[in-house]
Amino acid sequence: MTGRSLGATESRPVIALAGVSVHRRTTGQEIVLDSVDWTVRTGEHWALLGPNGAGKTTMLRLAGALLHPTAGTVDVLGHRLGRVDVRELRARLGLVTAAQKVPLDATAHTVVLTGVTGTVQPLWRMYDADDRERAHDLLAELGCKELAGRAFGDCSGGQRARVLIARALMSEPSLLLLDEPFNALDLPSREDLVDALHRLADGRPGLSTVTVTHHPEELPPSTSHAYLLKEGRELVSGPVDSVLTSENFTRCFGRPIRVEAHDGRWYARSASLPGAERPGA
Ligand SMILES: Nc1ncnc2c1ncn2[C@@H]1O[C@H](COP(=O)(O)OP(=O)(O)OP(=O)(O)O)[C@@H](O)[C@H]1O
Repeated sequence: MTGRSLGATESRPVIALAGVSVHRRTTGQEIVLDSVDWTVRTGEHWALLGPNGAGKTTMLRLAGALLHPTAGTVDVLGHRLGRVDVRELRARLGLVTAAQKVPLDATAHTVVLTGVTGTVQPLWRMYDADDRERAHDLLAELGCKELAGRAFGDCSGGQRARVLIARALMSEPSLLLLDEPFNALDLPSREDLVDALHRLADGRPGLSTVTVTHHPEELPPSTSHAYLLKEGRELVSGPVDSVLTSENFTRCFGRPIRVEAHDGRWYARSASLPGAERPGA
């Protein structure tokens, strides 16, 4: 794979944003991100949270080498954006977004295979027996090996999310970026995906992940760090339990919110609801 020529960067941070600002392209004036600093290291699993429009997807796009900052520096896998071939860099990242185009008539196994080439359509001559076997293994790892022969278009939302994550893992990335992977999932599908992400983190110590989400309930227990964004600025970031607190969520969302941790998961609700103020409620 061409991306491997970039060389090993394991000892460095996998993402480093320093003084990063992004201005809105339309006017050049409006600030989408304002002097953001952020470091993600090997084996860390980050959650990016904040209100609509806070800049979460923009931060993920910087980390995915899809966007350059207006000011500041962005290093991904030890390579500075602006000084590296971003196509090579992107080939070493796993990125899953709702904007990804996927042929609905392709089987789940074929969709995973296309992760080798990073293409929408399969390039059959580029895949060997090992790739085919790996695609099956990854579907199994994501808990959906029975979907191998099913058309992607016939998979449920939760199944599609897991197939796309398996696809992203085909290039053996050391960094997996997930933009709202839980969007519109029902409760069992959400829990299956939480389980799958937890197992993934557990079984791959060299993998770092960043997940953009609106709901702390969606975070697997493997989440190690969180970053709360508000109006393009860092409100607070760091180890997950120091960030996912009632005080920080109340400040971030501008209304009383109660956050509780149970059995390694996090739950948020309006603190003005009946019973929310009950001790231990
Ligand atoms: N390319 C662009 N051109 C103009 N405005 C943009 C562009 N990208 C993002 N924005 C604006 O920047 C702000 C941050 O957008 P972003 O998608 O990063 O926020 P978000 O926190 O992911 O929001 P949401 O939770 O709604 O998905 C928004 O006001 C958005 O409209």
